[in-house]
Amino acid sequence: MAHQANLYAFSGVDTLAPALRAYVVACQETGIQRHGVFKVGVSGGSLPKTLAQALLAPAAGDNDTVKWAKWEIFFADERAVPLDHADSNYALLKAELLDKLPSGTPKPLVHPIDVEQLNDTQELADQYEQVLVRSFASRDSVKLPIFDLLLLGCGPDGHTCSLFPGHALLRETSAWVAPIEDSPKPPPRRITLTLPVVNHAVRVAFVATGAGKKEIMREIFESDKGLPCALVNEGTGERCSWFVDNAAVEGVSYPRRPFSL
Ligand SMILES: O=C1O[C@H](COP(=O)(O)O)[C@@H](O)[C@H](O)[C@H]1O
Repeated sequence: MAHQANLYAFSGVDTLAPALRAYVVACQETGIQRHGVFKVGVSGGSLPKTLAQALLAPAAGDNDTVKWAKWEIFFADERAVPLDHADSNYALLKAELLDKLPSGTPKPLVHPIDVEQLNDTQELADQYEQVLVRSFASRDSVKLPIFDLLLLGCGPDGHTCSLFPGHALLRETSAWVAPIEDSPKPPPRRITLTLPVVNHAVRVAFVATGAGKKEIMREIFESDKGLPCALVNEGTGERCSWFVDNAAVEGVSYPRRPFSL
């Protein structure tokens, strides 16, 4: 099973969360050693709640510290709405995680979208790409940004970020961040990291929980339909890890691995 995505299945979110935390902290340490900071991209949807359960728990020891002051947080995708809108991935992360950091915790550097550009999704995407250019050095010198970790969700149709099954955006090879005006899941207007950027990350972790995901998990791991999540599995191989509960992979024959770092 060399060079294939790791599938880690847990009895429930209570057992998944400590493993996810250990994995994120290990990625954090690698990032800090490489360049002094931890550059992480996060999704919206169900991910922030599980992530909060993992990261807001008390540290289990010195090697288990979340070093928030070293974190640079980007959005793997974002909806073209104000930052306090119910559909905003930023608002969701803020409500679930950022606002719950204990007082006195050094703040991570968070990169929301530029809401001045909400009327023009191409400009919104271009501006966000410039945020990446500034953070990851110039586009001229860096072919693709290298995130230390991307924390992604998996939609019930197999989409991830705002990369949807069968959409032309899956063939984007040039842009780092792209607009989408016809998302099949509301709201329709969004921006998203592109597939080459996702597949270029040092590590990618999917989090998928609940029985509502089991049909699509079977298709991602057992069929050849080119679903966006499967394309990330193919593009990242063993750099990709899935943190799921048993309900999400009931009936999926792909082998689970015991979790270890
Ligand atoms: O629309 C979106 O959906 C996906 C999946 O969400 P989930 O609730 O099924 O986990 C999410 O990863 C993405 O960021 C979001 O914009």
